[in-house]
This record gives sequence, structure tokens and C-alpha cells, in this order.
Amino acid sequence: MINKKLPLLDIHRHLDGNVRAQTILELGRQFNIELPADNVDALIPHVQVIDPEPNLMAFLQKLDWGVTVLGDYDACRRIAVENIEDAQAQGLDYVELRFSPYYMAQSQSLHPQGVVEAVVDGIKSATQGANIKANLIGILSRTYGVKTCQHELDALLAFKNDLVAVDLAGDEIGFPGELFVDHFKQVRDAYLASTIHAGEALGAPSIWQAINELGASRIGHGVKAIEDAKLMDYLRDNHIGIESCLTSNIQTSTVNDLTKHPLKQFLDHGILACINTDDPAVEGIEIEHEYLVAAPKAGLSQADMEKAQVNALEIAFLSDSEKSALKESAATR
Ligand SMILES: O=c1[nH]cnc2c1ncn2[C@@H]1O[C@H](CO)[C@@H](O)[C@H]1O
Ligand SMILES: [Zn+2]
Repeated sequence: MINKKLPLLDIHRHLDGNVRAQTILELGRQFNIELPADNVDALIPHVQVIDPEPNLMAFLQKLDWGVTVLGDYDACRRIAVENIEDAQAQGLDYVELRFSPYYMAQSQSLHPQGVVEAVVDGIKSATQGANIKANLIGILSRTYGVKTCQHELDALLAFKNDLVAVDLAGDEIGFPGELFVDHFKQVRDAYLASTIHAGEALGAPSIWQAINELGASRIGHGVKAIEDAKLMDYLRDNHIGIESCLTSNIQTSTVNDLTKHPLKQFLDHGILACINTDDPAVEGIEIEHEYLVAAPKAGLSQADMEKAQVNALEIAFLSDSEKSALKESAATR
């Protein structure tokens, strides 16, 4: 269960993996984009994972309609605003929303920098005066290769003051971290943090690489860390957080069964691991489901879940005073 006296965070949440089915329908109509269905119920199987997919790449295809319908910058702004509305409706106190401007731009030939501008604007206006706080993480979609990721990074760095970190997501096997060392040097030079999707489709060496060569201070998924005892110690001793996403790991067939998910072992080992959604609309789940259903199935006790809540705050890309303010306001509600 979620402890309401502790701040509720989701720090691994893809904005472009969380487009409402109804919005996909409406934007499809607006831009005359032919969709595989003309009502929400019939659209769901095309935009949501129903049964586990055979692998990560099959899972990621389910995100595609959500970006195919982004016909202009207002559409990008709209899905940013709706992401805040949805997070707020879930009772989230703080979210780190990540997005890939090239992925959002490519289908309808938008400019990635225009996409970043629209998303930043949408998040700013939707959070103004609202009881939710949000920060943005820029994604390099590795699946498009080294050169495109450089363009994507340029677009993100043009708005570096509106971001807290840069991430590397997509096809971990086809485009391993070794290809992106230069990109993340630029991220460091821009004084941005990095969190890397690693140890999801590849093994523990991919996590070491993300830390040692890409400067990751947090790891997305990190499931395969469990295979390397030295890495488990290193993550704990160096306060490198793990952003676990339980249902996502089942739906990508990264983990076959929640009872075998390593999150409980990460927590027992003292690693700063936490509970997150990943791509809520695509997965057909929300943060509450992860605490109420998925985490207990993964063997977490109530104390473990509270530890996960505390860990999320600890590793969030926030200043100490921002963290204290979130803690204080949750404790007194
Ligand atoms: O679970 C995941 N693992 C790896 N990459 C992901 C995952 N979910 C989404 N994306 C990737 O993130 C970008 C959109 O934000 C896209 O590149 C999408 O493929
Ligand atoms: Zn992710």
C-alpha cells in the first residue's frame, strides 16, 4: 500500500509512453491520420500491451501510435498537459517525466527542438499553481543510431535549463551504451545528470558501462544487476539508484514472473531502489497498481514499499530543500 504520509513519486515515467487512447483517437481525426480502429475499445489492443510481449522491442512498438498522431506542436503540448493531469489524478506529489523529442517528431516531420519547446511549455503551464511538482528528463532514443541521437541531444541541450537529466532508451541490444560515450560527455559538460536504461535487455556489463562510461547516477530497470555481486555492492556503496518498473518488466519478458523480480533483493541489499510505472497508458496500469498489486506479488512487505517511497525521494533529481518540502507537506496532510 502507498503510505500517504510519505511523498508519492514516479521518477521513471515516459510522457510519450503515456498518451491516452482517447487522445490518440481525437488527434488521429484532427490530422486525418488513419488509425487501426475508430473507437477506444477497438483501439486498446493496438496501443496497450494485453499479454506479455516476447521481448523489449515488441513491447516498444505499442508506443508508436501515441507519437504517430502528433501532427503539430500543440499536440505535443496537449499530451504534456494531459500527463500532468493524469499524474495529479493518481495523487502523485512529484514526477520526473521523460520524453524523446526525436521519437515524438519523426512520424509527422516535426522539428525535435520545437517538440522540446512545446513539452516544456505544457509542463510549466500545467504545473503552475497545481499541487504536483514535475521535472523533465530528455531521452536519446538509441534505436535511431548515433547521428540522430546527436541531433536529439542538440535539441535537448537548447533547453538544458528546463531539464534535470538525460536518459538513453530504446534498443539496448542493437545500440549498446558504448556507442554513446561522446553524447554523455556533452551531457556532463552541460551540468545535467544522467540516468540510463541498462540491464533490461542486456546483462550486468551494460550497467557497469552506464555508470563508468556514461556517468549514470541512476539506472532505469537494472534488473540484471542481480547477476553480479560486486555490482550489487557498488550500487549500494555509491548510492546509485535503481528505478524499478515491475509490470513493465513482465510485459517486456525481462522477468518471467513477479515472484522472481529482483526488486526485493535490491531493497534487502540496501540499494536505493524504488517503484515506478515506465509507460502507464501502454501498460494499462498506474502507480497505485504497482504498489497495491505488483509489489506484493514481487514479495515486498509494507515496510519494503515504504522504503521504496523513501528511496525515490532520496534519488530524485531535486535539491535537499525541495526534498524536505515534499516530505514536510506529505507528513502534515
Ligand atoms: O522500458 C523501456 N525500455 C527501453 N526503452 C523504452 C522503454 N519504454 C519506452 N522506451 C523508449 O523511450 C522512448 C520514448 O520515451 C522511445 O525511444 C521508446 O522506445
Ligand atoms: Zn523506461
